[in-house]
Amino acid sequence: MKECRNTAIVLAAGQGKRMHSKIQKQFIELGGMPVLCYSLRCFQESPLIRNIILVTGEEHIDWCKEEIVKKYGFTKVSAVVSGGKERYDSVYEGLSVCRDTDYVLIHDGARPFIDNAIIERGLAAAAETGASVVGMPSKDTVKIADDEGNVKETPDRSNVWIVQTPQIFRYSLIYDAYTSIREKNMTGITDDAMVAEHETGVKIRFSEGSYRNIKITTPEDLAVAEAFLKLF
Ligand SMILES: Nc1ccn([C@@H]2O[C@H](COP(=O)(O)OP(=O)(O)OP(=O)(O)O)[C@@H](O)[C@H]2O)c(=O)n1
Ligand SMILES: C[C@](O)(CO)[C@H](O)COP(=O)(O)O
Repeated sequence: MKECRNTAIVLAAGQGKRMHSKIQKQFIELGGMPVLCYSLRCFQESPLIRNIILVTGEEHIDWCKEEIVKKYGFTKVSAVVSGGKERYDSVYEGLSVCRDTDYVLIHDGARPFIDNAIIERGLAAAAETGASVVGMPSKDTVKIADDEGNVKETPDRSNVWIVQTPQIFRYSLIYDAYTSIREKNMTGITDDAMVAEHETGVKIRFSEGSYRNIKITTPEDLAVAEAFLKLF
């Protein structure tokens, strides 16, 4: 069997402004352990992942090494590195310390309900073209607004996906794309697929995530997460 050389980059360097909490949302306790531990546990237990790079704020590096990595026995964590101002800066820091990686899975530490089936499907999709994003078909009708706040158009819902993480790429493809986009000082980059869309001609495959794979963003998401823990 071929040696597994896939790296997960778990992002935990955000400020969580929309959560309005004293501690960053990725460190808030959920069902007895910090939110961040759920995705780390999933990658730790997945046979498809060789190592994990944890990206966090400079001021949290030592705390994460002691209170997250050591305390919970996440032996696959090969580096804990400092992130940057924006999400894409943090991703670049993680990509910069990957070594001998085939596929990289970029995941929000604020999405606790990733599971191994999502990883399996995402990697299988990425193997087809070199790139995949996890997402789910939109349950709502989506409208595009004009600059005055009026409805401009309504895309056909059957083509609308709500995008999640992990977003999975052949390592060299996404590293080169990030290196190239950073030279252009672009703003408004909210996910990794956008970087690949701008900088490469790769076809990015959609892969089914789950409606449970939510991002903890605002306080009500924590209530939903607590409910999921009780129900599933
Ligand atoms: N500079 C940043 C910004 C975000 N993230 C991470 O990227 C994920 C998704 O981002 P988001 O939900 O936007 O987190 P925050 O930026 O922390 O939230 P907010 O926009 O409300 O401040 C989170 O796991 C967050 O920790 C990061 O590592 N570095
Ligand atoms: C990457 C992402 O989680 C996909 O939904 C999302 O785009 C992150 O965006 P945010 O603005 O940082 O919440």
